[in-house]
Amino acid sequence: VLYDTYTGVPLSEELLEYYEKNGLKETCTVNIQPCDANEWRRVDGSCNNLQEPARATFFSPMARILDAAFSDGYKARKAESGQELPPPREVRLKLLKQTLSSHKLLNNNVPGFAAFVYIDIGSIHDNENLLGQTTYCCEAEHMNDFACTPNIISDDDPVFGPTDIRCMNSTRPLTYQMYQCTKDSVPSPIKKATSPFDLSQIYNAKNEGDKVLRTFKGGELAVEEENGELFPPNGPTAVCPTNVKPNETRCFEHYYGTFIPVTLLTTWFVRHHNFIASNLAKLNPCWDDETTFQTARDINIAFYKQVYFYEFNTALQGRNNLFKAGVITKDNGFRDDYDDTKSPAVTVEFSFMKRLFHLMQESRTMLYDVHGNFIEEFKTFDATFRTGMLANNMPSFTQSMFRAPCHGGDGTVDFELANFALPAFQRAIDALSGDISKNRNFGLAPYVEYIRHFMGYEINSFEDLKTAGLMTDEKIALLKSTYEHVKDVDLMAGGGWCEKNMKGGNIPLTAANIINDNTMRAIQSDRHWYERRDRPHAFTEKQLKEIRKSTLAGLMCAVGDGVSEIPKKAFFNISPKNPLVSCSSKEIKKLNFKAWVDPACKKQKQ
Ligand code: HEM
Repeated sequence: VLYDTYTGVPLSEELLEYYEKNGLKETCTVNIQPCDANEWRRVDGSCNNLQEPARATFFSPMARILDAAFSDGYKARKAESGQELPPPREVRLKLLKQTLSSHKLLNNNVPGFAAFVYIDIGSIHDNENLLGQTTYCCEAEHMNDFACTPNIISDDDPVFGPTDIRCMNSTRPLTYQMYQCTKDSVPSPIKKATSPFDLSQIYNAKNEGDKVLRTFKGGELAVEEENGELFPPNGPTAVCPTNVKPNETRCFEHYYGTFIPVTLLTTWFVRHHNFIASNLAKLNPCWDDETTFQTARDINIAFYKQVYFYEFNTALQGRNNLFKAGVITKDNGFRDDYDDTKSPAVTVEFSFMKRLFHLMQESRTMLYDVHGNFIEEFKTFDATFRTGMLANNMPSFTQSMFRAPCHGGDGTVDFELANFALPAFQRAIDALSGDISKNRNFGLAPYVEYIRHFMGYEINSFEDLKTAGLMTDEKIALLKSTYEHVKDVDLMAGGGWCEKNMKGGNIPLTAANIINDNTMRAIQSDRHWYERRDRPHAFTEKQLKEIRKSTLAGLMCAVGDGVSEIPKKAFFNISPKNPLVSCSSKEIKKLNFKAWVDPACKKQKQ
């Protein structure tokens, strides 16, 4: 049945005719085979909700927590006074100091894992547009194009003032309206990914389905060996524009290899699938390829979710806060909050808030050998879209993830990221000015409205912010010197950059609220949620107990390159409380696949 991707309902003949006439059928529709209530999770996200099978698919739209706020024909909203809001670069310069800084608690796995999770539920189409297609927004004749939202640099800019650079490329977010997939008036940003947390960056990254990824033997994904290590295969359509030939040849055909952690984690989760599949196949020789593949995929997804929801989020918000918010369970047993009336859509705010991790991104990658001896400092941004270089140096980049702290945690931003983020593509890019620009061009409501929505405080003045106790006097003063009115403050500026970290956690409360809101939506709307007892092919109690052992340290020990020791809490810096431990020690929990032994195979053998 053909469905309209935007509304998620079966296509009317009239709409089909319109799409066909305008060559939009391929973009704006999705063809879904009839659902079977007992089948495995589909890779394209379809049939998750049996009543609305197209609701979670690749290219299905996002939801909004709060109504959109735009001005003048859906352009960036204006200040309360009716004037333009302060320019993004000015906001960034005033609110975030650009400096070198090392996080006291967290390491590079934190921003890295965040970026990996982002490409499961979001896409980098706006980045691709900024770097590959709409590259001209700083040219005088294009500055006012609708597609362009250039970030203007003032003459007194501390970095670029003395140079001839007066503009940074910035583009308007791509929307379903631009693709003509809807006539709704409020711009709706596109998303090229499935909505649930389902490792779609591993099993359906470019919406080509699993067929192109599988070997159809032993339930395994295709891999290639290079220098004794296994990688996702190369292919003719793979794009790695910064690979330096002839030595850097690795470039993933069916997966994203954007920058260091995404390339590493993609490689590890592909290998991890095969690690699981080969263990299952050994234990259950009577299983066919399909059963082994689907079971391995289900375990791999559950492993990833356990790490993300229980370990990563705990590192950011603290266990008690997560219990209180109801997003993790206390007893480690099953839970079933599925409600088929809930929408599986990811929120625009959640997807946007992932940019908060720009504050933790380091421009210096500290490379170590597998014994932990420091080798050299590498410029992080020289590795972007350069899978080949990384593939030649996996062990040292792997060590850099857990041996070196990430940036910040102190209200600063890495100097390079805030000025020269993509040196191979543009002379000047401030990723954080881009964040403020997108904040407005996604039409996100003012910061104070999110405070009202989540905490119930009415903020009408900067003094009210003080009463709410969300930020220091110094930050309130900074906001006051940047914005005319407290209602002008952008969500990222207030809720991401200026709020204090939440009590017991390492990120601001507003950011945590937005993340938890999305987590609850994900738990309630995903029929295949791994903690459900009552889902197709659900885990047994014994199996769920094994899944609870999943940790990032366990993943890196199992399939990381040259990892023989690691801190048990692999998102935290090495310290006396979090020392390096051997991968073979009991501290690093391993899944016991015997929980998946199928008695039918034994019977058949007998
Ligand atoms: C090598 C390190 C990184 C560089 C150079 C970089 C740079 C950028 C730039 C230039 C943009 C576009 C800003 C704009 O909209 O104008 C962007 C977008 C984004 N970044 Fe980063 N970033 C890095 C790391 C991260 C990390 C660790 C995360 C963690 C989640 C992240 C999340 C995002 C997201 C979600 C977007 C929006 C994607 C899109 O709309 O296409 N980035 N980044």
